Amino acid sequence: MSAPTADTAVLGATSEVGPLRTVLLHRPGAELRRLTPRNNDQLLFDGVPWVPRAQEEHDAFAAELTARGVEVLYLDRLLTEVLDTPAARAELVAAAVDDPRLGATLRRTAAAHLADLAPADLARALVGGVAHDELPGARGLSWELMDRTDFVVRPLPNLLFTRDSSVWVGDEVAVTSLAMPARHRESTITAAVYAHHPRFAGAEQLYDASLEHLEGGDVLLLAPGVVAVGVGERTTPGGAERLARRVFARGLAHTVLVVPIAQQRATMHLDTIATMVDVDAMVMYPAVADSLVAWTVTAGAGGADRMADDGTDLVVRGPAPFVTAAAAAMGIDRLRVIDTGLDPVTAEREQWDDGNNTLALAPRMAVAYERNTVTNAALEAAGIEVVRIAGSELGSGRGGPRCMSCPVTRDPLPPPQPPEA
Ligand SMILES: NC(=[NH2+])NCCC[C@H](N)C(=O)O
Repeated sequence: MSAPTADTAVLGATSEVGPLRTVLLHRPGAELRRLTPRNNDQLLFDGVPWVPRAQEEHDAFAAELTARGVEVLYLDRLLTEVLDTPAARAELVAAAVDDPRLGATLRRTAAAHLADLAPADLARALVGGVAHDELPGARGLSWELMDRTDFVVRPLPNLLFTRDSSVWVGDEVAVTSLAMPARHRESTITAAVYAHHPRFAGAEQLYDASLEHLEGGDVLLLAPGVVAVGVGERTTPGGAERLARRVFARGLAHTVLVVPIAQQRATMHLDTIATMVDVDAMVMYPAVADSLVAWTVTAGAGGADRMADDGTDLVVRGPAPFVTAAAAAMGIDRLRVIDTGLDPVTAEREQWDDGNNTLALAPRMAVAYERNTVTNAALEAAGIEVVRIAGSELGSGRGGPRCMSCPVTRDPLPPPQPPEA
């Protein structure tokens, strides 16, 4: 069988490490220019990035992917293309002004302004936001009383982290329900793109933004049929439970491992502490490697077809050490945790800078930030090819190569080889 071409490739992924064919990225743009020392905390950035350099870094990241045969889709282009569709325009304009800060007059004026824009300009406004002084026309009391530095439509600087606003599980896509107010509107964009763009025609949606909080950074496809879901600052236990029922009902997985993580910024998602770099290996923040646990969730005796969103047919076992529970679910003897051998201070610094947040391009090949020199050396010593990218500016949003990418198509993994005699 010949390798699928981009146009004929099936959509979806069943692992974290199957050869990457198509990936969704967002090149950062005007929305990053909106960040100031006054608003960066609320907008979930730890600094004020130098935008042209961030774009250079992002272009270099994309170039490493295309050089290895990965098709890069850009979210803002897909967005512009769907804005030709009246239904998509209407949904996105309505979502942009659906904000309790806006009075009725301002909401009406803002909606009329957006509705008049050509697709590319509308896409820019939806992503980059509309500042107080950028809105023409009658604007009403809430506009008059609004801080001059505030936004009528808030910008979406975290759209850069395409991992979080949607995630493919098998051949279905979960549009996620983002926990932080600064990110809520991102999933209106991914929902519209998946629903209306011809590239995704026929793709089933597994999840939607109205449901319990669930972010893609917490969802790891450990192996075909095995999904790990981190529960902490972003994804709630309810979100993990809902996803479990849905993947079982649709035959997309047989086991969901629910993994509690510390509710704090440094570990906002499961992928900030551990990512897959081979079919049976993860790079993991040493400080949690021994303490991480998992609850193993499977479908009850009633079988998957009896599963409904409100059904009770889940079997929950645990907690057990994460590596043990993961190996059992994956059907392997041992999940290898690459020992980064770091002293605690270096480990903490490199975890903060997304050293554990790698994007696998294939088994034993992963993209990583170059700055995490000690973690990267440990990966190489363990036989992982490291594709290094710069991230001094990109990293100020606290996200690494995995956060900045949403795999749309990965090749399936070959079935496991029987052990050598
Ligand atoms: N999958 C991830 N780790 N994403 C990182 C997202 C970073 C983003 N600034 C946030 O706080 O939400």
